[in-house]
Amino acid sequence: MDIEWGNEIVTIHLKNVSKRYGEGELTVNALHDVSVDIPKGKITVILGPSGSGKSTLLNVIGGLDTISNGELSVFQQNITHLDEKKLTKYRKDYVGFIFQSYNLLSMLTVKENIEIGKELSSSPLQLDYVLEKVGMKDKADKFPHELSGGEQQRVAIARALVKNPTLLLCDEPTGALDEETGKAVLELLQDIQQQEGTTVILITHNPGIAAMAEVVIKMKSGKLASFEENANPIPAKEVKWV
Ligand SMILES: Nc1ncnc2c1ncn2[C@@H]1O[C@H](COP(=O)(O)OP(=O)(O)OP(=O)(O)O)[C@@H](O)[C@H]1O
Repeated sequence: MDIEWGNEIVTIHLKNVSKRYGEGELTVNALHDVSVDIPKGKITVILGPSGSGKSTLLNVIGGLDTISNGELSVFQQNITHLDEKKLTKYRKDYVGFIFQSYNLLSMLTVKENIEIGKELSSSPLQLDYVLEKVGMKDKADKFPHELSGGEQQRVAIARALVKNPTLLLCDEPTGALDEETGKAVLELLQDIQQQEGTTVILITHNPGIAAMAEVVIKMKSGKLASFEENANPIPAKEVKWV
């Protein structure tokens, strides 16, 4: 069952989630007793200082890592105790990842890099549709080294998008980009959220980006420091670049 949250349907539900790395004296509490609900079809921004648990939070939601304690459900599935095989299927069916470092394969063209995402999905979108969407149709046969940083990030977004993900997880997607290119990438993510109804979760060090999100989560020392809703998110192009 979906869980009601105000007038929203909650997609991601964390209850008393902890994540520990290491043993004994070397234990790091990357997440400590985090309870939070993230709504469907919106943009949620995660802010917080370095080491506060942002990537860990994103990785456990995306099934790249498992939690140590608590409960985690995504799209009505309790993914807390899934084995590796089921977790892989969950990632395949639902999740697209975008990272700061675009992680494109240098020996493959734009088109071929995007094809990889297609092969990872059970219900992929058309390659041409996605190329058009990210504005890279005329560069489909180029190699990554022939592209600017912003273009490479658009290819990485296309590779995530072609999977037709319900959930798009972005870890510092504009971290390596200048203001103009960074905003263009944010506009693309906002378009995708608005047109496809994709749930977007975005980690950033740039607090200005929070203004384009409906939900802003702040992390501090592995704990949830605050959860704020924003009834009037601004268009990405109006974001104040900090
Ligand atoms: N695989 C791991 N093994 C051990 N410790 C880890 C591992 N991954 C993360 N940590 C630790 O967990 C804590 C939270 O890390 P995390 O990467 O989630 O923070 P973050 O807020 O994303 O940081 P940043 O903004 O620098 O990317 C840090 O102390 C980090 O060193």
